[in-house]
Amino acid sequence: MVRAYYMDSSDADQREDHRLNDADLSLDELKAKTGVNYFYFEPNSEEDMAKLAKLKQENKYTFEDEIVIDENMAEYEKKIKMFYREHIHSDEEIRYVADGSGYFDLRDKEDKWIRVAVSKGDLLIVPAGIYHRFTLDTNNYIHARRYFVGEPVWTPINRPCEDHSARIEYLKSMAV
Ligand SMILES: CSCCC(=O)/C(O)=C/O
Ligand SMILES: [Fe+2]
Repeated sequence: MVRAYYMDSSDADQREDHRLNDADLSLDELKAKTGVNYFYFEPNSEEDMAKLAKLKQENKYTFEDEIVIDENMAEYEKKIKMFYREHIHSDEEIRYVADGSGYFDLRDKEDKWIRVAVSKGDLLIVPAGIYHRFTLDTNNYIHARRYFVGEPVWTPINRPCEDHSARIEYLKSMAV
């Protein structure tokens, strides 16, 4: 089950938890501060898998693929660096954790990092235009499904990109 909290500013290994304090953010707080939507679908539950299929249909997720990130991944070091570089996407980033765990870091309205610890069964919908990054945690393994509306576009657009239309629209939607 997901946990979200503010990050410390230590330079220690990105895979550590980097928790600033004991306070967890509620899902409503996470949504208000970032625009991120969260769902949980138990992978071993037929009922939950049917609910996930319904969400995919309703949201028109017509393309899906899978990614496994661990030390055996091709170009592992390069990919780990790429995912952890702060970026946006021109489309929503929709990720369902089929197995393993990791951290999605999201900038709040005040540009502070919120760390979202995801594990098996968590589904995140990260809005287009929000500055974010991803890292494995100390378990060094995640297996995620990536969903897209139409053609997949997963190219990161690195910060700074304030003039990008997705960034402008995101800031408008958050009324910053
Ligand atoms: C766990 S999915 C890999 C990370 C990714 O696709 C991305 O864009 C992170 O921001
Ligand atoms: Fe991303």
